[in-house]
Amino acid sequence: MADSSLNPFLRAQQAFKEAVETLGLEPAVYEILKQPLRSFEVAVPFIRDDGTLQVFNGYRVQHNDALGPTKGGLRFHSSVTMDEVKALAMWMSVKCALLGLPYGGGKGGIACDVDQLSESEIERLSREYIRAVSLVIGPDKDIPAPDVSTNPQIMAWMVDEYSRIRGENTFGLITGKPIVIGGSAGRVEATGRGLVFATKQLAKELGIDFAKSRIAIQGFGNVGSVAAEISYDMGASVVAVSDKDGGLYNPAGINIPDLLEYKRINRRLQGYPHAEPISNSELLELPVDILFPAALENQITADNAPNIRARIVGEGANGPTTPEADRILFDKGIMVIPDVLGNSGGVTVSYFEWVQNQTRFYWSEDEVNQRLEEYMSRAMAQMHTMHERFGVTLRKAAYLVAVERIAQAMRYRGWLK
Ligand SMILES: NC(=O)c1ccc[n+]([C@@H]2O[C@H](COP(=O)([O-])OP(=O)(O)OC[C@H]3O[C@@H](n4cnc5c(N)ncnc54)[C@H](O)[C@@H]3O)[C@@H](O)[C@H]2O)c1
Repeated sequence: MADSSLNPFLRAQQAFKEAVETLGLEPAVYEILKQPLRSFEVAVPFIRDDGTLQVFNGYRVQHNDALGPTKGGLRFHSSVTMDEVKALAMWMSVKCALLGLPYGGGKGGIACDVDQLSESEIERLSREYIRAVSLVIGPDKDIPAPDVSTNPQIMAWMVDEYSRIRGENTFGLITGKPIVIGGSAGRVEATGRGLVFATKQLAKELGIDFAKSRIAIQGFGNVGSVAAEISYDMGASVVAVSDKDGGLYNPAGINIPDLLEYKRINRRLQGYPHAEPISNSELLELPVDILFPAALENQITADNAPNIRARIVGEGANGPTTPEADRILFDKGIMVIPDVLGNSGGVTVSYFEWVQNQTRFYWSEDEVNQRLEEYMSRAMAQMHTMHERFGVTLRKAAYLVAVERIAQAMRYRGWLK
C-alpha cells in the first residue's frame, strides 16, 4: 500500500476526508473532492536554439469549479509530476474557498529545468504550453499565475500567445502580469502584506495589540522583508530577522527602513551595525509575541517546537511547521496561522487583478491594500470561529471553512444528489 505521508496527493485527499467527516457532511462531498474534476497531460514540443525539436511534459489540473473558474500557478521545474500538480490544485481549492474568492483550485506546470534553457527557449516553451492548453483555460474557465520559476515576463508571453489565438486582448486569462499590461498595483508585496493583516486580526482576537508586539522573522526575501517593513510601519517592534547566512537581533527593535537601505547597498544583512548576530535556530526560539517563518519548509520541528516562545506563529513560507511540531505547538497553546491562509495574500491580489482586467477599471495601491485587509481579516476570523467550534488547530479549521463553502456550492448546484 502507498505511504500516504509521502505522496502529496494522498495527503491532500486525507485532509479533505477528515474535514468532511468532522463537519458531518454527506460522503458524496468527499467522493467529488477526492480527485480533480479534470486533469490534462499535454506534450509541449518546442524548437531549441540549435534548431532541434524537444518535447516536454506539461500539466494542467482543475480540481473543482463549484465556486467559479479554477485558479492556480504554473511551475517550471524538473520535479513536476501529475500527483504533485493534483495536490497543489486541491490546496488551491482550499485557499480560494477559505478566502471567499469566486474560484476553484487549479494548478499546472512543465517538467523542465529552466537553468538549461535560454531566454528565447523559455519564451517559445511558454507559448507552446499555452497552445497546448488553450482550449481548456480562459478568463471564465481556468486562470493561471506565476509559481516556482515562472515570473511576470513569462505571464506576459503567455497572455500574448492566448490573445493571438483568440484574436483579441484577453488580459484576464492570467494574473501576475507586468502592470503595464494589466498587472495589479500591490501584487508584488501582497503575500507579505497579507501575512501581516491576517496576524493583526488574530492578535486582536487574542487580546494582543499588534502595534505593541515583538516580532521575529525568518527569511528576508519577498515575503519576509515586506512583512518586516509593514509590521514596522504599524508600530510593532521587529527584534530579529534572518536570511540563509544568519540573523540579526536587537531586543530594542530594529529600524527596518534603515536595514533595508543597508541591505540595498551591501547586498546582505550581515555586518549591520545596530544589531547583534544570531543564528537561524536561535531566532526561532526568541521571547517574542509573533514569529514569522518566511523562508523554507520544515523549520519548526519536534526538536525545537518545545522551545518556541512566540504566542503566534504566522506561516509565510509553505510548510515551515512539521505535523509533529504542529501538535506540540497546539498543546502549548501557540496559535499557528497555517500557510493556506498566511501566504494567501498573493492569490487574493491575483483575484483583484482579474477583477480589474474584466472590468477594465484599475485601482490605486491603497484600494488594493484596503481590500486585501478586508479579505485576510474576514478569512482569519472565520477560521478562528471554526477552531473554537471544533477545538481543532487553525490548519484543520482552514479546511473546515473551505470544505463547508465548496460543499454548499455543490449542493445548490445539484451535484450531490
Ligand atoms: N513570494 C510569494 O508571493 C509567495 C507566495 C506564497 C508562498 N511563498 C513562500 O514563502 C517562502 C519565501 O518566499 P519568498 O518569495 O520570500 O522567497 P525569496 O527567495 O524572496 O526569499 C527567501 C528568503 O529566505 C532566506 N533563506 C533561505 N534559506 C534559509 C535558511 N536556511 N534559513 C533562513 N533563511 C533562509 C533567503 O536568504 C531569503 O531571504 C517560500 O516558502 C515560498 O514558497 C511565497
